Amino acid sequence: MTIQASAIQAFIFDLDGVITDTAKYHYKAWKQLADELGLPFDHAFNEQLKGIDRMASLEKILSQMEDGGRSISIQQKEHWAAHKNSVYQQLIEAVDESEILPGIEALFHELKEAQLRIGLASASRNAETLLKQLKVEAYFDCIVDPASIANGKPAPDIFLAAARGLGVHPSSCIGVEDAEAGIQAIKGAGMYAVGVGDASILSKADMVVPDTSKLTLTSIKAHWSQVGEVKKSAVQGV
Ligand SMILES: O=P(O)(O)OC[C@H]1O[C@@H](O)[C@H](O)[C@@H](O)[C@@H]1O
Ligand SMILES: [Mg+2]
Repeated sequence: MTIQASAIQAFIFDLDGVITDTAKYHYKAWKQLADELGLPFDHAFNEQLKGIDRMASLEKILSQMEDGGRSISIQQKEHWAAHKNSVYQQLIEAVDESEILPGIEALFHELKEAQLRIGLASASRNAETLLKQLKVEAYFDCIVDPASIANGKPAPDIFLAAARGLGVHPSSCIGVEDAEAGIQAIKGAGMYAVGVGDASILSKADMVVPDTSKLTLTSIKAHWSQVGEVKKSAVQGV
């Protein structure tokens, strides 16, 4: 019996830190809020917030308070989350196509030429605005609205919704992420996970590239078919 890796039919991308380096603006905006609240915040702490939605990120920051943030009312939390978002929106106001990360637009072209579908699975409620500012919105066949998703990353829901929106089985999708929570979400959805960044942080990915300039359809296809070969030999006992 042989297992044939089904063909790749779609790519589903995260936005922040994959298509554009807005991860640095999220960091700055959270850092400003944490400083105002007198709570510690550094790059290592920020790593845990990547891929995580706005309110869950705030909860993690507030969990450093003496009472774990339990005394803070919902209204207060909403006020702080909105404050962080307005700082973030000022920081991204001037983002334009010059801030698309290296290799990303070339990859989009390659995918379109190969007639593969493209989806977006970003936790950010600012994602669509950014795609417009970057002038890449037209490449996308499906953009999942994160407000419609019950469970954020690391749950697989947003990647599964993107696959449904694209009409493609998850096993034929490649997910691309820069966050540990995002890689967990892709794997939980039963997709092939490509990590962008530090291989020790993204150790659960099927393949990791150090930066987006190394993301090409040819190299991803080569890794993907190796996984198919491994599955075949596991079944055949060779
Ligand atoms: O606050 P927004 O724009 O809705 O973004 C939510 C989250 O979106 C993710 O893409 C980012 O990695 C997180 O850092 C961010 O908190
Ligand atoms: Mg990201």
